[in-house]
Amino acid sequence: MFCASKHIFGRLAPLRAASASTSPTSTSFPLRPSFFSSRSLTQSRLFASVKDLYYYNNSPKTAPNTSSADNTTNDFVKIVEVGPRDGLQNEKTIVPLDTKISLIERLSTTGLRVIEAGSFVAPKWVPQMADSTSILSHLLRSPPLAPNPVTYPFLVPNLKGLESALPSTTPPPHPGASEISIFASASEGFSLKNLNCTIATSFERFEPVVKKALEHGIKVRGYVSMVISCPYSGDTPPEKVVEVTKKLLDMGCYEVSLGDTTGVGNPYSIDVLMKALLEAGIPPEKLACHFHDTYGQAIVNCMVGLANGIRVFDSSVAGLGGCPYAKGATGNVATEDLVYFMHSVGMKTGVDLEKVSEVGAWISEAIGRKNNSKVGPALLAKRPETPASS
Ligand SMILES: CC(C)(COP(=O)([O-])OP(=O)([O-])OC[C@H]1O[C@@H](n2cnc3c(N)ncnc32)[C@H](O)[C@@H]1OP(=O)([O-])[O-])[C@@H](O)C(=O)NCCC(=O)NCCSC(=O)C[C@@](C)(O)CC(=O)[O-]
Repeated sequence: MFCASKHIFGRLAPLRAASASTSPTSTSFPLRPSFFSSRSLTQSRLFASVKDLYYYNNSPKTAPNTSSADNTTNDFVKIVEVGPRDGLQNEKTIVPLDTKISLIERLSTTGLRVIEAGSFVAPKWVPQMADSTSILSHLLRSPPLAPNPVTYPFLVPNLKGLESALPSTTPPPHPGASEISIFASASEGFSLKNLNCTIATSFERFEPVVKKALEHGIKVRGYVSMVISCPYSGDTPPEKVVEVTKKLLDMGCYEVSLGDTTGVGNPYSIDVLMKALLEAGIPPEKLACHFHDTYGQAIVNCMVGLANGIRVFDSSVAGLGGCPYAKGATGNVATEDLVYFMHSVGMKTGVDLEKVSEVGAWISEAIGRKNNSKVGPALLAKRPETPASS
């Protein structure tokens, strides 16, 4: 397994130089032809880490990969399923509330521990998320059946959004969300498009949100968008990502998810970013990877995150999604592909790959979308056909 990947990466070195001018990423974040030659130390460190993990995780001492896997060990990867929020927010046709709830309920049976369920943002900007209050009250009234405890976070941009997450006595009454996420940007251009304000103003708005949420016992996760490059502001300096990430952590976020919103990251740029964050003293336990798969690089970028000690990865079932404010950006790495990859390098996720593949097939059909997972359809196609019932 490891030898195979080393072989593939070895072959990439000459190819990268040749493809730099034609790669879709080259316009916004040029590939460095010298990466695999002059930075061979980084390359071998990366392989050493993945190889160590693989052999460590496959040694006889490790537990079988079941949904009850211990999520505190170094070989456990927590997957944050963002399909019902990031996956659906950009759908032009409003997805019926019943379909959204059914998606969350089906995902809950797969062993996932975190399922982002919606966002309390302005409906005039993101109409698809307008029914998030109904989703929250439904989840609290009728918790989905799940083999393990599941958290259902909601995105919140301001105090008005937080009101919807707090306990409510007015219809629909509910005892409040247990977790929210605030979302900042590392690029001014995207902050203005997405939040209609500068990065500095967004932090002024987040401050009271986090304070109030924590007072109510609601955990807060942070996002940083455009961590590699931005269609409005160009390449993002890693120092800016470090600065924004630190602010979110200092404010009280328990974890910060790094969004390669347009999927332009490559193993080089992601590795440089990871090193900048770690060298700035941010522990890997405080970080998560949120990689979009626009150019098909999300899995290899997740491998770079893994090798840098990250153990939390966001993904979207069937690779659903895209951001309404990032033109051309497609969905997150597909959950099915991420689970398959993680299991193949000996990591544990607690997620039942077959079940999550079924959910991917179901939601793609339900909303009339191509299933963007490679693994899901391949796995389901191998199943023996069930005889037609008489
Ligand atoms: C941030 C705002 C609200 C500012 O929006 P604004 O227009 O500047 O705010 P405003 O305070 O002037 O309010 C305008 C209207 O929105 C209402 N409003 C205001 N706030 C809320 C709220 N919370 N909930 C419901 N309604 C709200 C408010 O009441 C008012 O209503 P009106 O008087 O016109 O009828 C707006 O720009 C917005 O909602 N933007 C949507 C951002 C969004 O959802 N983006 C997608 C998610 S981020 C993402 O996908 C990236 C991520 C996280 O996945 C990571 C990655 O991949 O990089």
